[in-house]
Amino acid sequence: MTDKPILVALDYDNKNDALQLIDQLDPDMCRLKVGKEMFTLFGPQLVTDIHSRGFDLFLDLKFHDIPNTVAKAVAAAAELGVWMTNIHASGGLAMMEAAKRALEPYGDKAPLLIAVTVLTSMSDEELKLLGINVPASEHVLRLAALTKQAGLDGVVCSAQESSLLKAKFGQDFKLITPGIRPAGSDKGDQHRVMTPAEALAAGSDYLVIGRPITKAADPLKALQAIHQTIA
Ligand SMILES: O=c1ccn([C@@H]2O[C@H](COP(=O)(O)O)[C@@H](O)[C@H]2O)c(=O)[nH]1
Repeated sequence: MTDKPILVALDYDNKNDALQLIDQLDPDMCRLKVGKEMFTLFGPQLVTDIHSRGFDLFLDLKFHDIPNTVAKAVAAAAELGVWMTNIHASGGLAMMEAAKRALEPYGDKAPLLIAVTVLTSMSDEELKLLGINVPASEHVLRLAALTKQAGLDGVVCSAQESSLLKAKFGQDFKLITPGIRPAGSDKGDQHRVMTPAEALAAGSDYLVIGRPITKAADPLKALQAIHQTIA
């Protein structure tokens, strides 16, 4: 199992609430993820605040634009010193290659660069509405192959695709899986879900977990309970 597989998704509209949770956590216990909501509200200062507390940070901004724009955005993320950042694989091979090239000057200080395949909130039916008439797993496989070809470090997928992707692309190609739901917890808007233990058994390297922790009455206890299920 990967060292510290849990990435806590901090989706808060209030910085103090987020810092209150972070201050209860230990950087040896988990890594943190900041997404579009918190970064839009609080900007790079939030990244500094999190780094000063000793946590590795996944900056989940899912860039999707023309190659030149995405390359510059990824370089800006590298300047912030984040541990991992991401782009959308559906932006295409040229976009992904440009993003990868933009990180070359950072050498071993470059963040891990991963690509989102099919959002975990999407079902086969929703893909059909976009004109994608194959099961989500098949589309994920196609986008992951393109990501691998572009030389990225791995993909965001659902844990339901993890065993397929590990078998196809090998151990070094990292699988980051949101849509993680401890047994009995509310799925919310997520469609392609798995429990933490099932996801790791299927080959996920990192588990992105938000509301089951952040919306729990006692978030620290919820995180500790999840740790026990995967110990
Ligand atoms: O396919 C994806 C890509 C990213 N996410 C993000 O992960 C977390 C999940 O939060 P939960 O509260 O555990 O559902 C959230 O920040 C999403 O933006 C995703 O869910 N699926």
